[in-house]
Amino acid sequence: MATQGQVITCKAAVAWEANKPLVIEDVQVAPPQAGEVRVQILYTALCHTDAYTWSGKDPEGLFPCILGHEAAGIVESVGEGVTEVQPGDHVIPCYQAECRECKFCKSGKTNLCGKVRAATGVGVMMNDRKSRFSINGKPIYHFMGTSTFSQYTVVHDVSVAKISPQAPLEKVCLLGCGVPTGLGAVWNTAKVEAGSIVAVFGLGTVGLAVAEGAKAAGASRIIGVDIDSKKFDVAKNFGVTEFINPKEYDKPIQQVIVDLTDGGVDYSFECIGNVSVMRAALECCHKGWGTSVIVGVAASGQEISTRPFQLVTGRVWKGTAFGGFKSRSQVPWLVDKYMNKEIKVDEYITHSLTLTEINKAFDLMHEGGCLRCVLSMHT
Ligand SMILES: NC(=O)C1=CN([C@@H]2O[C@H](COP(=O)(O)OP(=O)(O)OC[C@H]3O[C@@H](n4cnc5c(N)ncnc54)[C@H](O)[C@@H]3O)[C@@H](O)[C@H]2O)C=CC1
Ligand SMILES: N[C@@H](CCC(=O)N[C@@H](CSC=O)C(=O)NCC(=O)O)C(=O)O
Ligand SMILES: [Zn+2]
Ligand SMILES: [Zn+2]
Repeated sequence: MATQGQVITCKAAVAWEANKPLVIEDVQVAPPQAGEVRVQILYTALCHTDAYTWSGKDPEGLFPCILGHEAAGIVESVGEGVTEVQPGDHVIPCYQAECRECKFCKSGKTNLCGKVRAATGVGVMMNDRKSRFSINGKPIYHFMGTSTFSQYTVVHDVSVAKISPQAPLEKVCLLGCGVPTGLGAVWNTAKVEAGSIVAVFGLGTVGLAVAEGAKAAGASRIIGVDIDSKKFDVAKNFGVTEFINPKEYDKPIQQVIVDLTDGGVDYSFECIGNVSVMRAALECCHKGWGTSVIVGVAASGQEISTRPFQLVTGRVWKGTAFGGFKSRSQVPWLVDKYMNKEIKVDEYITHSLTLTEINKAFDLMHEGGCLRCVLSMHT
């Protein structure tokens, strides 16, 4: 039955309140308006940023909402003026938009895009500043412009990447966030050179993707830092050459790393979201040139600090969003790289569940053995 132009009622996991279990509800999804695309989500993974917003610590967190931002699906219908995708196209929703027209997109200096960010930050669509999701007339907020914990979602046309129809959606859904973020932090933000010494703080999916990117860039040493020693076995498969558990040392971890590396690392990456670790990651960098990239997302109210002397003496502090990748242009390229076996994706998927099991999937995230859990949305 044709659904174009109709309201679709489907299943979605609704976060009614911070920290309360998600509830699978029948949600009404309105048709896409001008410049919008309605997507049937087939697979979505969970990222720690979903857990972060759900926890209530995200200053932009709004409830009730539909979380989720690492997914893949098929275009169901498009609104007026949408030319770059059509029904049937295989797509990855992109929380980092790319309009190619705004000041940010045209700058050539950043992958951030200003076109829809103001609307996505307050859980609505640009066109009428309203939500396309409702339950019996009550609006439910969007999240990150993606809301992939729903069988159908509506996104802005600047927030959707058309990908190869040959790509397995149950795998490439991961290319919507964590894996590109880690790879891009190394390739685009830090621009790690061959022979560099790299430290990665936090060996979850994002940190392991940093290690994978650093290995591909020819790093000579990749030091993995995690408080869970069980992470090292798996981390070796992603390129980590040495492992440090800060709990096993009396000295500050930055001092341990400086001592092990003749003065510090060339590049470090914080992939946890812990502001004390961000400081350690900066301070373990080599005087004169060491660069530290903040990848982790820290809670509302948290602030970073260090002695300015650390920067005066040549260390550089940077951050990255979606690894600096331009989403619509480069996600299809990442999908092709995966298809050509040039980047890993399958190796990050440790669990597969269904939408109805989403609360169990969130529980799994807190277990050391879980990297990414992929939910099948229609079984
Ligand atoms: N900037 C961006 O565009 C993006 C940022 N993120 C953020 O990146 C961070 C990492 O995400 P995931 O890899 O999915 O998380 P994760 O929770 O799977 O990995 C974090 C790792 O850090 C370790 N850890 C925790 N506390 C530690 C400490 N004090 N010292 C050393 N290790 C510690 C944990 O054992 C775990 O292995 C999160 O904050 C997430 O919100 C995620 C995607 C995109
Ligand atoms: N609302 C959050 C923002 C957290 C954040 O920094 N998000 C990252 C992506 S994290 C993905 O898993 C990002 O891309 N930031 C840039 C942006 O424009 O949001 C907060 O305020 O903490
Ligand atoms: Zn994410
Ligand atoms: Zn733009």
